[in-house]
Amino acid sequence: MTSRLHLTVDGPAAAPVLLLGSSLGTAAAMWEPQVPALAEQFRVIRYDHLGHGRSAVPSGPYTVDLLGRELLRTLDDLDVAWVHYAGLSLGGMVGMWLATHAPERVRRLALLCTSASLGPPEQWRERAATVRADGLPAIADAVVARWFTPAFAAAHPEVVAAHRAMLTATSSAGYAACCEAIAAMDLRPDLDRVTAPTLVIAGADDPATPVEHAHEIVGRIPWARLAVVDAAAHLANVEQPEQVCRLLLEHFHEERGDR
Ligand SMILES: O=C(O)CCC(=O)CC(=O)O
Repeated sequence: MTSRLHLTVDGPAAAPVLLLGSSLGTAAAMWEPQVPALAEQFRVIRYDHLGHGRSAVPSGPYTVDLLGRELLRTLDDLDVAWVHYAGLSLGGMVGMWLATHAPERVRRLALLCTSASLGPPEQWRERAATVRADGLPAIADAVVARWFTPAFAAAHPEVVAAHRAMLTATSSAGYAACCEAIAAMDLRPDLDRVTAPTLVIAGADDPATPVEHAHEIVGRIPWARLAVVDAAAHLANVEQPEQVCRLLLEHFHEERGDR
């Protein structure tokens, strides 16, 4: 079976691949603040998770294992032997899965505003049920309130509106199935299998994946370090674009190579 993931590709064809995974309820556009700078150095491939953006929406429930295997199949289809990988929240969860199940495919890893275990599971199942019954508008205000700090939201209403629109354009079925993937996920026992040097980035004011979750990941991955971004909630790459871009470029520049 060929990949069901939609890809957005930027940057020179011969450059090392940097794969970007987005968060629950967003798509490739989430990474717009970083892509121009990253694509000067890397072949930047953004993928939409199953059930998100322009990817396929197979019937759920999903698991992180399913999302990760779909991504691995995509790399096989592209004939890409290894990648650098950066993922935010759900994108980071899939990144941890990839780096533990196919460590030879991940050269360097960046995990942003994410968690290896994001309970309680009942809350995610309730969220899935609400979205299936009432659609994404029913939860959009509460979700977007966790994405940006109040100060940023007041200063940049157009950015908030654009990301809210991205959320409500997501398939309800796909979003709900990914909630069930998060409900069932516990990546903690596997994290000592990550061999990639790893940068963990947390938003200091992230209520969705608080800084303690980043500490837990750093404590379990053998070669990991933490950077906390001030004045940033869950979508730290949108709220502090230059700082996050600089952190990513520094991390992925530390080891350059050819595919
Ligand atoms: O953003 C994600 O990928 C998962 C966490 C989340 O959905 C944030 C939230 O709304 O609580």
